Amino acid sequence: MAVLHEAPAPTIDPSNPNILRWDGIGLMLIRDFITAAEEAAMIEAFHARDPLKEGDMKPKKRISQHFGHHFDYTTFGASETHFTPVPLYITSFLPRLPIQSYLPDQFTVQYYPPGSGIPPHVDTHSMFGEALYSLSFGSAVPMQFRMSGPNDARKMRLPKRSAQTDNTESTTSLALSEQSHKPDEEQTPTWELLLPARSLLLMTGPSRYGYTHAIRPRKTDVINGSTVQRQGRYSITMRSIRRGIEIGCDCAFPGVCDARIREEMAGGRDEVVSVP
Ligand SMILES: O=C(O)CCC(=O)C(=O)O
Ligand SMILES: [Fe+2]
Repeated sequence: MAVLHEAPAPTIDPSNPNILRWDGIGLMLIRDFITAAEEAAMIEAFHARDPLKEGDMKPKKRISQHFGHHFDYTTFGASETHFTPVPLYITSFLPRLPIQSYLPDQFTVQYYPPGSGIPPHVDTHSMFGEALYSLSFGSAVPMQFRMSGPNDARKMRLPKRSAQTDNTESTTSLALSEQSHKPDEEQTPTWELLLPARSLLLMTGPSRYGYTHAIRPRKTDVINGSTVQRQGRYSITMRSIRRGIEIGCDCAFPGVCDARIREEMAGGRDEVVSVP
């Protein structure tokens, strides 16, 4: 298991103690972003579409619901024809998002059964705008962050296993190999940030482009020094789809940038083609 380091100390917004910032890496957490009544309505709406079955309390697959523009697997862009209307419980809080200059138009609502998680990954750079949001509800969970390193870059260039657990993961993120959970001297420090229920996480800059994020699958978490049983958790991942000339990325983290990886692969193919 990766050795956990202490999370860097946040700056508390002088105008609102519920806003925590890690400006150096573009990370922000807003506690109590939604009310308990909004949270209850979201949980009800989720299970109106996907009723909880007995097995859904066991640590197995996440359940995902997608809203907004669908991802087109042929163009790797936003589908102009496939769209699932975004429910009111989402549109109603969009005016409260901290970045109003561009708003998300793709929403993935997920239910994590108790004990389940999501492997370390970097959400695709080229197809989604910089601001990446995650709204947590139902229960708190620690999210792990780690600055990507040479190992991650290498793993992202390995051929992908075809057995993806769901389509979302294969297209919206470059999942790292499971190996990245194993001890590795080369790895940069991993630290955890507790995402309380009803909080909004915003990743921009290095935390968006250069860090991997993950939720370890665990039965229990240590929260403020006490061991607590992991509960079912919900989240809404919100992204804005890049279109036309916005597609691409020139971030400072080429090792884990899908745009750079694609360029390298295209370059590699050209070389092979030109060899007689
Ligand atoms: O559940 C979360 O908070 C994060 C999910 C995530 O990282 C993703 O969908 O890419
Ligand atoms: Fe993600």
